[in-house]
Amino acid sequence: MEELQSALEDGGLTVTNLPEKGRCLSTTRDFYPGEVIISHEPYVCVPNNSHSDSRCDGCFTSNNIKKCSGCQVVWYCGSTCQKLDWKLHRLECHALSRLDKDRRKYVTPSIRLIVKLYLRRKLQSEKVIPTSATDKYDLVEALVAHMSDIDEKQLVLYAQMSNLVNLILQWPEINLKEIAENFSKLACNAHTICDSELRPLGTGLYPVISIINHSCLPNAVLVFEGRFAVVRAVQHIPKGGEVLISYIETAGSTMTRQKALKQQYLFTCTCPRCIKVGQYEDIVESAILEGYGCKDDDCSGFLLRDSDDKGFTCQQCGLVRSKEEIKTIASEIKALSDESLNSTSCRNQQEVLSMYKMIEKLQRKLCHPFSISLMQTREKLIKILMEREDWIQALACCRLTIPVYQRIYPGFHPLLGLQYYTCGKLEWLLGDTENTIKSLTKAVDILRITHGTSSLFMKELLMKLEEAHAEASYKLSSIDD
Ligand SMILES: C[S@@+](CC[C@H](N)C(=O)[O-])C[C@H]1O[C@@H](n2cnc3c(N)ncnc32)[C@H](O)[C@@H]1O
Repeated sequence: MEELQSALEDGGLTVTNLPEKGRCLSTTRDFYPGEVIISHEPYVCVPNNSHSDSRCDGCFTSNNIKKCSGCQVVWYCGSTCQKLDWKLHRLECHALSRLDKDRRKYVTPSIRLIVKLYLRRKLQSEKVIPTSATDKYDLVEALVAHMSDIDEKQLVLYAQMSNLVNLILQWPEINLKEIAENFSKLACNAHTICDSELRPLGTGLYPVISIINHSCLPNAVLVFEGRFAVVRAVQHIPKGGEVLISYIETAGSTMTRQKALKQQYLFTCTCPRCIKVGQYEDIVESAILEGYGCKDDDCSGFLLRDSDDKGFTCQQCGLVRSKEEIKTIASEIKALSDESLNSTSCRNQQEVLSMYKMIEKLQRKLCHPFSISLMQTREKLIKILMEREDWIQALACCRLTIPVYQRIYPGFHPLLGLQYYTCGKLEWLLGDTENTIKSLTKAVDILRITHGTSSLFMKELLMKLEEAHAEASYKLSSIDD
């Protein structure tokens, strides 16, 4: 702990303890929006490989990858990534190769993460790979596991997974209970590694970054440059303040967020948003985000349940919607959503598009214009429309999501920045230079804070904005001529 404290000291950070939260990462100086608070390589990480999607174990690319000829489980994009990983993979490869082919199918990313954790500990203890104050197994030991709060079903699952780890490693002295505990530690401490556009690529354990607690109104954001984790301030964090990131999707009512946090991280959040639970302001917010809209298309009121429980009344115009009407539309949406989930792989794109358009139409009828489910359907529509190169409809849909994003992701939130970026790209494709500049400028204003400016992704965004400015000047000079 002392070693860690002195390693953090120079970076203006310290670890403190709070009875209700456990360890906290706090600042010993001011941090300002966009400033890097802390960055780390993972102690261990794995790509989220599946039958349909495989990535290189080193850099997580899916381009030109080949399966390791030894274990036939792990993929690499070339000799550079393979060599960098070799000291550890040599042991993993040997262990995986002993498994029969049928069992190798059960080697999920979580199983590999635990196997790699033990192999890394072994290599560090044998001094085959170096150890530093911020990169040692002691930090993994210090992570919370919440074993006493886990339900029986989950414990059985962890026990089964531990048996498989045992079968892979075949270490006589291994402790099955400790493996199960490590699975539990992964569940509440590991981070999903995403690309710059926040698409999930893999999972990593970053024991120092895992000291950072959660808030639904965070002052910092965690992004990844490849597998390198970077935490940046998104608000001014004064000296002595606690660094807080969000563990979950913050779009959602307090009840939804609390449920997600309790389920995976086993705590009840008391952040400034969560303490409002049950207050009128919070009830209104949840009615808007997850409730119903007014029957009158021209009214943007939100609905609250009547005291006699027969229907819902618009709080703006007083119109009542019956429970039956709501139930009928909601079940139509559910039937269509189930169908779309079950059939995306066997239906053609046109059919899937029509299905999502129907869902969107019904949700417009049922939900508040700021509804999260309506926004999520529009997200799916944008993706399909972009795949079909229908830029006009994709842009129309994207513009409809912007006010919702602004509301649910206030301040410097990467998702709002990325949505402006999508809008800007579509406007550029449609030759609308003026709006491209407006959207890309908004994207840059947010993303330079959350992502910094040095990544390839940001360089490309800045270049696009420059290109749009050049195009606008050219157009202007042509008019002058
Ligand atoms: C990734 S760890 C964070 C570091 C942790 N406090 C520790 O002592 O190691 C996640 C765990 O921290 C605790 N935690 C995180 N944020 C919290 C919060 N806002 N309120 C209470 N507990 C929190 C919960 O026990 C959660 O499962």
